[in-house]
Amino acid sequence: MAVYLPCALMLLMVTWLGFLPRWFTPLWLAIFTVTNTVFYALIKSGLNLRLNDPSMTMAQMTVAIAAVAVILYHADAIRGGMLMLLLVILLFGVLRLTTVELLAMGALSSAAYALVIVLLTTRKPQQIEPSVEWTQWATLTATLAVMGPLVGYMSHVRRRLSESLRTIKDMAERDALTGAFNRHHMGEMLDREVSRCERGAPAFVLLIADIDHFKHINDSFGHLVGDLVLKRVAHAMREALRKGDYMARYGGEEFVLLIAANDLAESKVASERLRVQVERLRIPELGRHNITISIGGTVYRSGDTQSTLLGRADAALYRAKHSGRNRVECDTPLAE
Ligand SMILES: Nc1nc2c(ncn2[C@@H]2O[C@H](COP(=O)(O)OP(=O)(O)OP(=O)(O)O)[C@@H](O)[C@H]2O)c(=O)[nH]1
Repeated sequence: MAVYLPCALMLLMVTWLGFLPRWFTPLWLAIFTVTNTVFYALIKSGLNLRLNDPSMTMAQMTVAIAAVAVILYHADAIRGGMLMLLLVILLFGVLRLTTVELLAMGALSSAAYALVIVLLTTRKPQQIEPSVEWTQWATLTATLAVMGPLVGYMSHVRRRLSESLRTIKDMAERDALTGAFNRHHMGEMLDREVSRCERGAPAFVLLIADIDHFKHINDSFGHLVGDLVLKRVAHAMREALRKGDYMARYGGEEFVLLIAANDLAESKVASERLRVQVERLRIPELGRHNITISIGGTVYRSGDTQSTLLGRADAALYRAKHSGRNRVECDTPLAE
């Protein structure tokens, strides 16, 4: 909108001043609006995600170049000024395109203007001065050829910056070994969930899962194998979680999970699925040794804070460890 509105106003003014035929601008604006609505509908419906380039940048630029070529054909006395629109289109490439793609778009703009000149020379020879038009064409082509690599470089820097930002965000939020969210992120997430519940959102279940006898694994197989076990356990638990559930590495071999469930009975299925998924893990480096986890769980109650929730889940985990490990315990008896 921020782009189309100034262009639409400019076209209306140019038409009002008599440089474009009266019938032209309303028709042009209507066709351009319909075409852009098609792009908008594709994005809204998600159909664009099936395309090689979901942003459809090149397709949108191609349509815009064609639309400007139509203006150029009708613009007669002010054709030279209208050429600037082709430079504006090229600038849009900074959002996605590589230098090669930008040069291709520049070449397309140049070819479109050349076609307009050829058409005008054959159809309206009295209204154009070919030497002036071809001089303008050469200037446009040279400008596009210089701008292409410059815009391409800006696009490249922009891409690198967003990649770096993503990496920095990941490093700040994720545990480097397991890829799970880190303790700091968990604290923020838990505060957010508690606030949501205070505002009346459905309760959630908090689980602490702790690998059994992990010290023994480190001592028997070495820390590198211990690290591998942590990674495999985290991966197995992530696989067992549903969309919307959350997992963070709480400490050494402890993970906190937030499960979307209203009561402990409901979350028992999820907790058991986690426990069994880890029990089934086969890690060649451990030989016949099996990995198990113990889980302590609690459900949000009105007035809870981060520490009351973690405290109750920890107490339940303690009971799970002391009742033989490889089991799920919750802070209130579960309805069987
Ligand atoms: N390899 C590896 N070991 C870790 C890491 N973080 C913590 N540990 C080890 O995890 C072990 C935890 O041992 P404990 O707290 O005694 O617990 P445990 O042996 O699992 O016993 P239970 O929890 O009672 O079943 C310690 O030996 C830590 O050194 C890590 O990132 N990598």
